[in-house]
Amino acid sequence: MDMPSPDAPFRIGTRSSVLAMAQARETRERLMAAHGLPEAAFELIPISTAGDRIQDRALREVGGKGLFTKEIEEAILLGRIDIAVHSTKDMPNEQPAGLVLDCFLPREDVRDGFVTLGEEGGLADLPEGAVVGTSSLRRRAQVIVRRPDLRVVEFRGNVQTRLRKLEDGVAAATFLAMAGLRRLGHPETARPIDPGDMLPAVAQGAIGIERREDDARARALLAPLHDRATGLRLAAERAFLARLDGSCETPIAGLADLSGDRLRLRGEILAPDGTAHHAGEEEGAAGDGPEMGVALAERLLSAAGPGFFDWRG
Ligand SMILES: NCc1[nH]cc(CCC(=O)O)c1CC(=O)O
Repeated sequence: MDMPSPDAPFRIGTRSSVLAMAQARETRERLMAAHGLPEAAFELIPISTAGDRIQDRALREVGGKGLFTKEIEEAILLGRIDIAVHSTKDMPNEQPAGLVLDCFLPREDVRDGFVTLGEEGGLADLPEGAVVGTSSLRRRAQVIVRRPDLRVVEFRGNVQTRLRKLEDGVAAATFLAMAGLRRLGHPETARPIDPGDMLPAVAQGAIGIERREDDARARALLAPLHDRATGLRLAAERAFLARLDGSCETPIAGLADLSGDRLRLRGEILAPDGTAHHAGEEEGAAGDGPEMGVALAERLLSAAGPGFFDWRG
């Protein structure tokens, strides 16, 4: 194999946000360690996506998940970058022809975090009628299920922007993924929420690396980075999401845990206005994640009945 070198570095594509860059640096460090190569053998290539440029509207109004990936996937297909580092939870369920997403780094904290400038430890402590900010349909619906009296407002932007909105009194509390805060070095910003209280998004906390299917060198370089346990958990979660045809319009939560060779998959689907929700779980062998994901999705779909997803745009 042609090893990357400072003269011909292996090109790692990433979004340019602070969190995305941190994830790309983590990937580079793992590649350096796995192959005994210097930092200069890898080049980080930030790519601005439509999703990064559109700051003024709710993302789902302009096109959903693919907005953060289209330019990056084009760059891989054109050979301008060798691999792309992603937050797997922001990825569409299927990759474009010619690309594969099959390398997952060891998963970070999967939990959501509760963020407030006050003393409240969680949702239950907020006063009647308080305002909560979030741009996530899932978190919005989960909040209303638990606290129908709260008002939820749209909250976009990076961590700093969201904290400023709390300071400005736009909302009393918000949520951030613990994984992002840990990777940025600020886990104390939020109080972790038990997944039993608020089930996270499918693939939350998991960095996924995409490459060209026929790129044998990228496949070989990435092979030692893949975390088997994370892969098994995501196989269950992503099969669950795929069977539900999860789009950005559908509030869906899902989390698989691996204990020895047993996999436990929990899932939840919600009405966007929090007026209905259905949750369940499946248990099985570690390798049966895809079947478990489909089985759980079908069970929740039949519990919800026809029409549950009819608000989908
Ligand atoms: N949708 C935005 C997004 N995509 C990935 C993360 C955090 C890192 C992760 O969950 O892997 C976040 C921020 C958040 O949800 O608070």
